[in-house]
Amino acid sequence: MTEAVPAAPVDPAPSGGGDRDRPLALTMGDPAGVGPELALAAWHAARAAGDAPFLVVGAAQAFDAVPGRAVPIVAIDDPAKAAQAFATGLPVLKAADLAAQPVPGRPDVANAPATIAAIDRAVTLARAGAVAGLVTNPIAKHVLRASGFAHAGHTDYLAHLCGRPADAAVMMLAGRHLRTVPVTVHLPLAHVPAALTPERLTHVLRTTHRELQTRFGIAAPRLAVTGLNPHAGEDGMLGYEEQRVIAPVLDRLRGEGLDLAGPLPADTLFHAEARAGYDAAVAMYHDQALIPVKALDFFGTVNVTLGLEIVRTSPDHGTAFDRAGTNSARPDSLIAALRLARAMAARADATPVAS
Ligand SMILES: NC(=O)c1ccc[n+]([C@@H]2O[C@H](COP(=O)([O-])OP(=O)(O)OC[C@H]3O[C@@H](n4cnc5c(N)ncnc54)[C@H](O)[C@@H]3O)[C@@H](O)[C@H]2O)c1
Ligand SMILES: N[C@H](C(=O)O)[C@H](O)COP(=O)(O)O
Repeated sequence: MTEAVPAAPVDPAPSGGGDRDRPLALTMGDPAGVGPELALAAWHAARAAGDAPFLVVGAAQAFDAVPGRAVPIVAIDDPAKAAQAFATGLPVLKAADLAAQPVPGRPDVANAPATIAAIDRAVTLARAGAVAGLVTNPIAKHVLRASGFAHAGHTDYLAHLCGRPADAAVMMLAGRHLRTVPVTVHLPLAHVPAALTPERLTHVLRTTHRELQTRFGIAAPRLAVTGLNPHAGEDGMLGYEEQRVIAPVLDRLRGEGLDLAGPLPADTLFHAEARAGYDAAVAMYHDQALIPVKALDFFGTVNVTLGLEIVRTSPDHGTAFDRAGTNSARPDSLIAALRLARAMAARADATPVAS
């Protein structure tokens, strides 16, 4: 298959630069997923490219089951020791021990508390300014849910840990050819129309506009906004959310100076020529936003959390249990996530605030 032509290259600022003194914190993720083997691959890549160091927050046991592991795991007790440790191996700062030995591809609910503890610790470090930002390895939402975890995913959990309402955080998927932002995220499709409120849409649009400026360095962001229904409602023939919710919000925010196009039919918004006309597409539900960006660039896309004081990125893929333990998963998206987090942290506005 031919790779899509980049209509408007949206590569983030180059990696490195600024703030190399503080490492990034990479959470362990689900220890039965591809996170541990990808962390080791990312260590090799960072060493080869001269990228700034990172440390893993989690349990060293997560690496026991990675086949053919040649990289030493270096236990550290302070993020300040990560840079020196990175020269000889992968630094790991313990959050909590695993309750069960990890088996690649077979997630164990018993290890959910350690997976969550890694996120908790990394956020504490980021909020205190001890690390430059946070990169999260994938978690399996249903595994955490089975342990009693009440949150839908990292995005809303990070808001909670930052003392903000769950919906303060906004998800962006940033690929090399496209950035998209879903207004509603992890909820059944049948619940989307009710969740699509003027307040939610307003928050997502304002946050996206502001953080394209502050975190991505785009002075005058152009946003394209989809409709919810086929053909953006076709003048009410195929649905009313465009007329009742989306268009009035866009009109109001245009009055605040936001550059907004829409509501636009989603099916014609993602080809190369259309993408040249905007910096991010704001879409109404999860798959409307995530399918185009992952289809165009599954291995280069990064999940970014907007709306919080900390920098957080993540690969765009999940735990890939079907490949865990085979070393066949590509580390590209994790490497891109580390580089984008570094670039975002280097921007003055992204400086973490003390908790
Ligand atoms: N950031 C996150 O924590 C995050 C993101 C997405 C999904 N998830 C979770 O992951 C679990 C599995 O989700 P899924 O199966 O829908 O998506 P997935 O991304 O884990 O896997 C989808 C397909 O892509 C392949 N794939 C994934 N990553 C790859 C890589 N790096 N290299 C090569 N191939 C790769 C897998 O082998 C699989 O065939 C779910 O529980 C979901 O909640 C977590
Ligand atoms: N919908 C996201 C994706 O597919 O990339 C994902 O599930 C991650 O969600 P959190 O970042 O909230 O864990």
